[in-house]
Amino acid sequence: MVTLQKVHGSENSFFLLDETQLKQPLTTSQLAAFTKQVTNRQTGWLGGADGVLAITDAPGTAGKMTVVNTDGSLAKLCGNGLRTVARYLSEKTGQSAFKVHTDFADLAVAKQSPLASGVPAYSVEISPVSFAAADLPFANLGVDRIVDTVLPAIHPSLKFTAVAVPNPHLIAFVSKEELASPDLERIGKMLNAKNPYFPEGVNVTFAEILGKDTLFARTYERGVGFTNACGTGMSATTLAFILTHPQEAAFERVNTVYNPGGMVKTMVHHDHERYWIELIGNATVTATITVPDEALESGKLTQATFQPTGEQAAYEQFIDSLPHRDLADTLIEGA
Ligand SMILES: N[C@@H](CCC[C@H](N)C(=O)O)C(=O)O
Repeated sequence: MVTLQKVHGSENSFFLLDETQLKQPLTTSQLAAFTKQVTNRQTGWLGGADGVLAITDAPGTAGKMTVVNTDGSLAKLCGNGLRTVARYLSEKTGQSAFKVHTDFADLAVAKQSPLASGVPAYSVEISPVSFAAADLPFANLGVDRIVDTVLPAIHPSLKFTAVAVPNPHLIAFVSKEELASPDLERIGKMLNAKNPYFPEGVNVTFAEILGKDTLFARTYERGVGFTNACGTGMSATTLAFILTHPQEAAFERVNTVYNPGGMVKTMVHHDHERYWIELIGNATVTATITVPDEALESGKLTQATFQPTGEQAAYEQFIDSLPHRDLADTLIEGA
């Protein structure tokens, strides 16, 4: 039998599969097929999810994280997911600070004080960061770097910043009205279908500046669609906030980023030529799932059994106490 978890960070939800339990890891196509099946919002497990986080062994680190979007595509990183992987590996290995291997870097993670009673929290490193067109990648926009730039091909007046952390993000600071307008979905769908600008797709975030060091962010994700929160998106947005609004944000200062699924803290570090972002937030396990090993390979996933953990009640109590819930409630996606 294999045991999986249903987890979330700011209600950005995933199934976490520790492949070290299997005789051999799933192939990339088996993992994509498994992900499409279990994350489906109508027919998947427990109301589906925003992706799958697969863990395998990686020498010199506590493990490797692979992120699979609901459409079966692989993501370069997932910030909310990494916090839940950090919690899983911390509980598995007994360590409270260690590194997790990803395809682009070994990332530092650490256990933090709970956000509230029953709401465990972890910090994760988001890096490497690049503004280079080739790293996002983008083309045919008439610029080789996008920082606070109007892109008429995408929107007539919004100013965008594009940054890879290392997954690609396109960010605009907007009004409350614009945050809830159809523009985010229109731009997200356009840039994640076949298009000449972001040929590999891009995560698109609209953020409202609520005050000094404080944002509300909403993301349309590459390979998924709207999610309740995107950890790398909120990290990239904080960096864009500092670069474009230096009177309201700064390096080495804690930011609060509210989102439809809750809240995270971010801090952007700038040492020498390198930016990296610290993302701190909840790592919640809502259920465990048990399934025969062979069902994962054969796709006969109806044989799974589910056991709720009871953690979600504490999380909901925590977010009910947060400010800006009226706005969040209008933007929530299925979790
Ligand atoms: N939700 C994630 C990002 C997941 C990957 C993204 N959809 C992509 O393909 O880049 C996060 O919390 O960072």
